[in-house]
Amino acid sequence: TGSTRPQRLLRAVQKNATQGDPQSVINAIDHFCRHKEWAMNVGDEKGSILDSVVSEVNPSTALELGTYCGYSTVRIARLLPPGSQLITLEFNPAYAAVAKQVIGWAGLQDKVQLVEGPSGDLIPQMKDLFGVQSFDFVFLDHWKDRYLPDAKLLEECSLLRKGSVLLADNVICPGTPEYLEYIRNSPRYESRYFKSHLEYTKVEDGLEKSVFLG
Ligand SMILES: O=C(NC/C=C/[C@H]1O[C@@H](n2ccc(=O)cc2)[C@H](O)[C@@H]1O)c1cc([N+](=O)[O-])cc(O)c1O
Ligand SMILES: [Mg+2]
Repeated sequence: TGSTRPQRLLRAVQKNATQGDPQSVINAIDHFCRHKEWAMNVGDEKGSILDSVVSEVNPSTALELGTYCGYSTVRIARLLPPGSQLITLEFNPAYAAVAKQVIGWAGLQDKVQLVEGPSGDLIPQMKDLFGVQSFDFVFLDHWKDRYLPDAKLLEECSLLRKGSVLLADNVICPGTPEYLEYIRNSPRYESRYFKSHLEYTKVEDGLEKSVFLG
């Protein structure tokens, strides 16, 4: 029984990145995925867009749906102001185990709460589990057919406030048509598409940024 791709990605981080240096962790993963094995991280090109939106929002409370190996978790957490928290939801225990170590290697464990389980069950528990009133920023990068139900669930649980920003990965590839249709036509959101490319490829993809209007 050999290693898994996430385990090989983690080994590349431990070999090539400096502990406590988030940028070196990001660079190590991007190098591994570009030159060794592709993996479904948001990547460097879309990652720069993610960085600019996170910096603009400067969130006190942030939520990530879909941790995977923790690449975007590190990208987001490294930009958070002191005292702020990123909660990241991961369904697969093996992925969560790798992500925990990647986040730890970057030295960002104090800013991140990694929670294992399905988003549909966990989102309604955010207030009770973490005393969250609302999220300033949400990054959607999990199962593409969960983007829409989870956006609606965030609304229903009053976890969004006027000005909360949703940023969705992969709205072109693999695509999230139902989510796009809803969010672009809802009077409760102001949306904008950031054209880019699927991580580590020349295929078109992009991020949809949607501001909740309350
Ligand atoms: O399929 C994609 N992403 C699905 C991600 C799913 C992740 O979200 C977690 N989760 C966490 C909580 C849940 O409730 C459910 C799943 C899963 O355990 C997994 O870690 C994808 C695919 C491509 N692609 O090119 O094919 C490119 C991308 O950038 C992608 O994001
Ligand atoms: Mg993605």
